[in-house]
Amino acid sequence: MEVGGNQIRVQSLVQEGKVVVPPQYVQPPQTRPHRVLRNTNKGDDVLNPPVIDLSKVNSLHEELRRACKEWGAFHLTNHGIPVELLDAMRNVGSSFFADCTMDQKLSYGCDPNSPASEGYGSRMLVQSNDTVLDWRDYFDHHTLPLSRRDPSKWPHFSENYRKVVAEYSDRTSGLAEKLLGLISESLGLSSSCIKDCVGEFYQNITVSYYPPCPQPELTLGLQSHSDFGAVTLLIQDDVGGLEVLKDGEWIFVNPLRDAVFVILADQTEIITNGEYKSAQHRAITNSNKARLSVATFHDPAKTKIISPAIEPHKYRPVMYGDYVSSWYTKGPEGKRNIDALLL
Ligand SMILES: O=C(O)CCC(=O)C(=O)O
Ligand SMILES: [Fe+2]
Repeated sequence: MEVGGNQIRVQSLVQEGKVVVPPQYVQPPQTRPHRVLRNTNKGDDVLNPPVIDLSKVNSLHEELRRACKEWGAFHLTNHGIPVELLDAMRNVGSSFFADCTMDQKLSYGCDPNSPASEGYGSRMLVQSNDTVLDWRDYFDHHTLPLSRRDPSKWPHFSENYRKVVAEYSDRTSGLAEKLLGLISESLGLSSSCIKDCVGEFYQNITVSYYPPCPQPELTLGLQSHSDFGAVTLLIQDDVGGLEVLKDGEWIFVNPLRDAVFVILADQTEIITNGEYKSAQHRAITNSNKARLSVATFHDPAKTKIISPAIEPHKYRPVMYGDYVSSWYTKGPEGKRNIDALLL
């Protein structure tokens, strides 16, 4: 789907009025979403990811421990980031995709030949030309450390875009650090244990835009994967489409406007020696409404060696940069990259 080095944006396919999904986006039968089975007819038994209230200090460690062991993901409320800032981040992201012309958007096009390059793109998780494409466009921002942050590379079309992204970056990195402290404590480790292993945060903020899809039963907005850094903080709009794999079943993550959805990523699984697992997740599409999510990734430096903080080690040590390169070369396919490090 690469034409002269340019990427096809999914949004332009939709604007052309396609009623049939091009073959490059059609998932093989085994990875297609089975939405009929999702959260239906189960009454009170509907399985939902836990909701953890950060202000409930008494039960926090126990709740975090359970959520991290059983899900690797949870909603977090009373996290200290004002809901106005969450809304502002969703709004500036949405205005870029919904209100800008394609030429304006393409003026921020990312480098299609370099994985995870900053800017507007549409095939972050897929490298080889035979991989099925995701029904998604995105804008990736490099936000931390400050030496990587260059707001002139971010959209300027809405007046407060750059200010909102910078403020959102600062607030989410503070929350991510606090959470890693609590997660360490919940395992009986010293409060700074996981953060010390990760080192200075390399933070990226990715706004994902999933246009309506004429055949949602054949596509995925984002294929099944676990995030490769330490911890991801995700917010979404009220459309919904994020799913988390739990005991072999895909569970729909209900959008909660003022909560942040926390996703443990692979380096936290390695550091906790598999006591806590990274969450396998994906995004599904729908035929009615465009959907927006904002994922904020907190990663180690590429030169950092990551190894378990608990003996006996169940994972081989890995240089983070090598882990990322292999992830991008092979593609995610669920959790096969981290599973390859198991001793
Ligand atoms: O859009 C979503 O809800 C998921 C995004 C995601 O998993 C990612 O960007 O890694
Ligand atoms: Fe993800």
